[in-house]
Amino acid sequence: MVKILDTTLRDGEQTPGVSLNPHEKLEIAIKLDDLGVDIIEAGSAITSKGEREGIKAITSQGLKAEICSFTRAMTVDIDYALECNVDGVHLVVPVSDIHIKHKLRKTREETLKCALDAVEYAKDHGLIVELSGEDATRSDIDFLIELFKKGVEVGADRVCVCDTVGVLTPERSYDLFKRICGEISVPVSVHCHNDFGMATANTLSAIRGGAQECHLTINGIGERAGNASLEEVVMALHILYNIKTNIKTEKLYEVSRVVSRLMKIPVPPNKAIVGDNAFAHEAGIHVDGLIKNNQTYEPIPPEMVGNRRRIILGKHSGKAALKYKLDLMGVSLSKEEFEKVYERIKNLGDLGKYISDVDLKTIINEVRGESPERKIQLDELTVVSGNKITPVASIRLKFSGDRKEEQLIETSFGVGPVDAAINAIRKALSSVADITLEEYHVRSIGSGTDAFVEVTVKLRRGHEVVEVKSQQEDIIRASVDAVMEGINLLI
Ligand SMILES: CC(=O)SCCNC(=O)CCNC(=O)[C@H](O)C(C)(C)COP(=O)(O)OP(=O)(O)OC[C@H]1O[C@@H](n2cnc3c(N)ncnc32)[C@H](O)[C@@H]1OP(=O)(O)O
Ligand SMILES: CC(=O)C(=O)O
Repeated sequence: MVKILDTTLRDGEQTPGVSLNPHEKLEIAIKLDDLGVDIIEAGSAITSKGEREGIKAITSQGLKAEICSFTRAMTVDIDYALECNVDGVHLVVPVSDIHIKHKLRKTREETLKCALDAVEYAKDHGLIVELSGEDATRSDIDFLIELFKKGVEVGADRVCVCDTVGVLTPERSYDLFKRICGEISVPVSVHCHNDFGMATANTLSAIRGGAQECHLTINGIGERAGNASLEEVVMALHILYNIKTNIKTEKLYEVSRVVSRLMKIPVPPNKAIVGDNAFAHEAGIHVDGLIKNNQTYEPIPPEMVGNRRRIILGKHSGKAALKYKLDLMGVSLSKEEFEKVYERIKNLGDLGKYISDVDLKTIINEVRGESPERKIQLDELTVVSGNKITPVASIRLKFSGDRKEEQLIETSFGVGPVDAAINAIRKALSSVADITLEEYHVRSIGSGTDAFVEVTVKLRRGHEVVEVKSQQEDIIRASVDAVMEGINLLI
């Protein structure tokens, strides 16, 4: 069993430009606890008043996980951590000569004394202490081991080797941890950064070398290129190494999305385990294999990590994929229609287009000569903006078909006229469908104030995503038309 210290709320939040408010910190901490992490590094209490409010909110929640704060080897940091009622501290001491000489401007002896005084102080105040060597992988290993041994003598409960600038290799990681774990009597943990893209591999090698705990972040976020990613390390441990953790793996996708939303850091589509492409397949040969047996191209069942399989149609699709999608949609086509739809998919694919399920419905309608039904239409739009008024929009939406007597009228403010108009549509539709606007991009086509603008929106309803473009001279109309088009495709 390997323990997980999750540092999404500390090292993860150190991602440049990211700052969580106390409510957001708490929301993530509750998700992490539910996920099953053993220790939550909730932040650095010294950082700010808001940070302390967030940590206090977490410690007052009665979570199962141990809650700790990052501290330097300084009593002032430990006092702030105590004020937040944490269970323990992640007490970090620079150990490489580069850091000791240039950053601390101390000697090794002075640094050692600082570290031991701080450990004693934290222990005297009843805290669990994890003593970390910062930049340990560029340090003199004999000095690192001396500091750890003396730290344990004065009460450190665990020690941690930090690969602060991500320079370990899997081979060095294994050897280093084999040696340290052989000499230290308390659990040793590993904290890896991803500067060379090897944080996951180095963490796994450290565990093979004897590390009993690892520091990880959701989605691998963190300083510079990030930290070792929790979902990658955990799944590799469970599936490839047969080593257990307390993580409930089926919750990984959901937690990944909560962190992404609150930290405003998109998850790259190709991110292992939790990316939207992690279980997506377009190539015809792959899809044919998958339909025959999922194991042909999936090393992990997607439901095991809360993700899902996506069969994508595009340039590389074969007929087995199209038949599979049509069966799922309950659509039956004549042989001739099938060939036409397949040809359209290949042609659109050649133009670089990704064909979503809603695009497929549109193609089928076109091939059959049926006009697509627009279920909701914009009837009226009024937007007011100026230098002495908060931008405000009112809209009237009308339904078609059996609901044609119904209409939705809504008003909303926004930071600008486009925002106000989109907010009004969102408000109006909140009772109809749970649709979120994931991306909004605007581009000018030509120059001058009368140039066309192209608005691209990405909308999501559950797992279904549509991307729609609209071009007009009027940016508000272009934005509203794109959103309305997307909504009609999704409902
Ligand atoms: C590898 C890591 O991720 S380390 C964690 C990084 N996290 C953070 O920095 C948390 C957010 N930081 C902050 O809010 C601020 O930096 C604070 C409040 C901690 C300190 O702010 P300031 O007092 O203005 O100091 P500043 O940030 O400019 O410099 C850091 C000081 O801490 C010292 N220091 C750095 N690490 C340590 C350590 N582990 N133990 C003791 N002292 C340390 C530096 O030598 C420097 O001291 P100096 O001012 O005497 O030269
Ligand atoms: C402590 C820490 O975050 C590091 O050394 O990377």
